[in-house]
Amino acid sequence: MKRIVRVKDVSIGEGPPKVCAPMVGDTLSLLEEEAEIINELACDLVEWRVDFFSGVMSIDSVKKALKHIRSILMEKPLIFTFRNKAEGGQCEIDAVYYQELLSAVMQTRLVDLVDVELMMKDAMILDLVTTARKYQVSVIISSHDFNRTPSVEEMVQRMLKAAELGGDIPKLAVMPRCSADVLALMEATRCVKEDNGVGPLITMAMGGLGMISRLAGEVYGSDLTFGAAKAASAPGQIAAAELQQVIQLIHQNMPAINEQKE
Ligand SMILES: O=C1C[C@@](O)(C(=O)O)C[C@@H](O)[C@@H]1O
Repeated sequence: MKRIVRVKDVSIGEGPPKVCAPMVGDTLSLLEEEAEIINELACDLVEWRVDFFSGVMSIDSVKKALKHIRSILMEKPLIFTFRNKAEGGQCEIDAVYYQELLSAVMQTRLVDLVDVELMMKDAMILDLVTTARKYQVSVIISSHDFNRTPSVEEMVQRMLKAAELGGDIPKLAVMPRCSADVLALMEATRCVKEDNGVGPLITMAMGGLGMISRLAGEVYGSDLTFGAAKAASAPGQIAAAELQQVIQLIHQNMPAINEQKE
């Protein structure tokens, strides 16, 4: 049976991969501008990359900004992400503050999904998952490699561990150095989805070489992809509007594969 994660009226894991536009403004006024732009875009979800925000060290400032963002975005599902520097983010915070920040944001009930990094201690991830369940927030458990592509086995293990820890959606982003790396990311995704029955999943090979993975998720098992609105949040992201067109083109031309899967 297909597993689907529903956030507001968006079903992740059903139909074509969903397009998520990241917000990367460092001030409240830039974030408001980005939210207005995103409202007009053909994207399904929005991610607030709070590590770009200058007020990130104050939970009150984060909550205040979140209220503004939510009032502009209204019904678009929102992912809340603090990406640590070690995983490709803008800054580093300690584990205690990381947990406090994510918990406080979930308690506002203004976010639909929260991104938790797999590199955190298992006990903290389990606590955050418990908080998420309490406030009906879905959990993405993510792992990033900005320098290389691990072996297929390691990528599979990371995604399975994310699922075991209670993540609703395991996520993996890696940096390919050759075309075999791109294929390895795709094979690991297919294996977790089809052979292990785990999903929905979000995977991508970053950079120009990996761009095909951001377009062709429906073929190999990735259910969500990131497309830039005002600015990209990672290498290889193309504009959300163009991304949406390619995704729809692929979706419309593979009914036979969709029927086989159902
Ligand atoms: O984890 C991811 C994926 C990403 O790194 C990408 O490659 O599109 C972009 C990030 O904003 C997001 O949190």
